[in-house]
Amino acid sequence: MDVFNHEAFSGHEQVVFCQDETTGLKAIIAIHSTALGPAAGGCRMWHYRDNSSALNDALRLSKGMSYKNAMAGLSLGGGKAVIIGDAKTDKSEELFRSFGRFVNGLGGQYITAEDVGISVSDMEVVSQETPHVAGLNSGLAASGDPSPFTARGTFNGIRAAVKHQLGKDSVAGLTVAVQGLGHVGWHLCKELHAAGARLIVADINEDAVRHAVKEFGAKAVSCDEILFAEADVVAPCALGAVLNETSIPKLKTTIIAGAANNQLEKDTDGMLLRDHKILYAPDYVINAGGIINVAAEIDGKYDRKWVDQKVAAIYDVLLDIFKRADREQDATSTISDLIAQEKIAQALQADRSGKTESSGAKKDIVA
Ligand SMILES: NC(=O)c1ccc[n+]([C@@H]2O[C@H](COP(=O)([O-])OP(=O)(O)OC[C@H]3O[C@@H](n4cnc5c(N)ncnc54)[C@H](O)[C@@H]3O)[C@@H](O)[C@H]2O)c1
Repeated sequence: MDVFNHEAFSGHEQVVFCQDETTGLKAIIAIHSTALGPAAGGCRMWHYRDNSSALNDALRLSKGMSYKNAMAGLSLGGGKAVIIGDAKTDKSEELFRSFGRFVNGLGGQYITAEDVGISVSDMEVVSQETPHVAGLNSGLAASGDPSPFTARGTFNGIRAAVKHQLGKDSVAGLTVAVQGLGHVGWHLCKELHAAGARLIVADINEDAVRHAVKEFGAKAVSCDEILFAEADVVAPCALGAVLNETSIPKLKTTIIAGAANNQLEKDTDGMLLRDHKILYAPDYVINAGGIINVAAEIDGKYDRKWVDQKVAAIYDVLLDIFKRADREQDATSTISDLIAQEKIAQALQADRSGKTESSGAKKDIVA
């Protein structure tokens, strides 16, 4: 495994390989960038095929966090941790305490939280060893479940896409197809229904579908049909890689705007969407509501008003991306990457030329 020549290593500041033979901990902490502030991103526990897959996941996800945090206007960099192991059988208090000591050893350069396979209670254990943890249920600034904030941001993003693509100020009377009625999808349906949108829904969980039909008058379709529904907007809120060479030509909508992470199977799928005249709201921009809420917790003085303003700003950030993509005839996903890279590069330059008091400025997370 050649880390320095690994294609996903590009731009990373630091990668920490953590091993504790006593507790069985094997983890990788990838810090992509601290230019904008301490690297924040969740910790995932997964039974990886091999160590190389674990490294690849950590590197890809940490870069994604840098871009997401930059676009949300947070004073946070990007990082991610992966614990190699089976979340069903390999968890122990000692293992998470050991992970907490590694996080603590980074002196606040990396702030961890829950991700796939990790629960709030696991993070409560980690927090016994380090203060550099977010997403807790208790404590002075605990921010609780981020999903309603992710859903609100996604709703704002849908409004921006509707404004840009259809010239409408409201979703009232429009049809939105929501794929996945989990934590985010459900709250999103609630917002859309309250705003007068008609809903088409699908989920592998039949109870959730029945509930949405009853609660929101939604039309239920099969999981195979939802992406290709006749709808003004399709909102993927379940799986990644749903947009690819096979699915894109079959889409009947002109707007894709949903919360799922990593919706594009390949980077080139962004341009394929543009070629098909489909407006795509880049996933890490539209789904930033949750990290915005977590950022308020990291700051140590949870301020709901600040959170609401930042989540509302997702509307304007997306409109700017859509307009620049049209001007430059490029994919919205590419434009978003470019803006994030510009923000990170500017912060790095300011840091190097001594324009920021690095440690002090980085502590002011919600500046
Ligand atoms: N929770 C957050 O705050 C947050 C923040 C940013 C991004 N996201 C992303 O948003 C997406 C949804 O997150 P969540 O927290 O709601 O997850 P969740 O697990 O609560 O919900 C996912 C839902 O998708 C359904 N599903 C799975 N496969 C499906 C399929 N083939 N067709 C239709 N439905 C299917 C599941 O049954 C479940 O109800 C994920 O991609 C997640 O990474 C979530």
